[in-house]
Amino acid sequence: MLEVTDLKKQYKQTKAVDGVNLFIEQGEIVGLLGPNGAGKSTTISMMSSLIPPSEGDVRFLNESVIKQPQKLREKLGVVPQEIALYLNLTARENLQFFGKIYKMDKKQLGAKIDQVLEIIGLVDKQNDLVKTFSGGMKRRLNIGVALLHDPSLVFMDEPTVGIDPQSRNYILDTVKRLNREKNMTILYTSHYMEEVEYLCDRIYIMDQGHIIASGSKDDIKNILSAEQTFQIETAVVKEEFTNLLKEHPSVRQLTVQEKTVTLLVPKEVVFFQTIIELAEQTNTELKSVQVQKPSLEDVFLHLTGRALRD
Ligand SMILES: Nc1ncnc2c1ncn2[C@@H]1O[C@H](COP(=O)(O)OP(=O)(O)OP(=O)(O)O)[C@@H](O)[C@H]1O
Repeated sequence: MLEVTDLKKQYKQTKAVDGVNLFIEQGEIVGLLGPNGAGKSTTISMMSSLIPPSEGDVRFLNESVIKQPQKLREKLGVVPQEIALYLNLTARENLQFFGKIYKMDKKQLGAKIDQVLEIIGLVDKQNDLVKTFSGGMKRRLNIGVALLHDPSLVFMDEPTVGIDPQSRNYILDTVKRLNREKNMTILYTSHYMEEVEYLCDRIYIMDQGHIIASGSKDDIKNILSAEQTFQIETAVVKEEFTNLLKEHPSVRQLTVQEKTVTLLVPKEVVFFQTIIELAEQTNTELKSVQVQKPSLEDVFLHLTGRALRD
């Protein structure tokens, strides 16, 4: 449906996007995961033909979006990261306003707004001023605006940033529903790996302008299939303890977060006993030691040496 080849964007010294290749098939939910500043929004802006790339191409249904953006624009809905709503209008008035901008037929628009309000769960609040809305309600309305013209492809740029867990779950379920019931194709960007894990069929992981891994969730986690992750919770993390662990030839990676030490160790190594011995040697009080299945966060750490939310 959509294919991106060798896409680049340079802002003076900053290579915001540096050779991105990706594709989206009809009916998929594709995740674009990466920390702040990875280049996700810039990629989406170029894919939506909002900004021109420095190099590369975006093809929608086999036509270049850069030369011929019209076909894509008719079929595409974009949920921007920044909330773009009029606070002094009601929810319904906002949808009416954007419907007019899209030049939608007046009669059709009323029925479409009813449908959209249903999808985003704001029927009861449609006549309230947006300035009285919670962050989550504004985000839902922001999504509603992108759905007005019945797009078959939707780009959502971090649609759950800064909202309460209940609204977040509502949005995640709405995304699933749109995909399942309307066969909507969705590109979903996030820096929350658990969202992408929950929603997406295929995932691209982006960092510093590059795609550093891609594939199904299992494909990506298999990058780490040769390793196991230990999570060691201590009363106090002692430097002597972490130093001995770091020096151990089996330890591939070590991170410390508050009282928890996380280690990557080859799968074949029996490491429990070593952890206990090194803790005893350094008088470190262990609260628990757990072996974990790898998460996307672990893959990111493995590929970049940094946590996703640095
Ligand atoms: N208009 C611009 N002018 C100069 N630099 C820019 C511009 N837009 C983005 N950048 C830079 O390009 C890089 C990628 O930014 P981008 O917003 O695409 O990342 P992101 O992954 O979407 O992160 P976030 O989640 O914080 O939006 C960053 O270093 C950013 O500062």
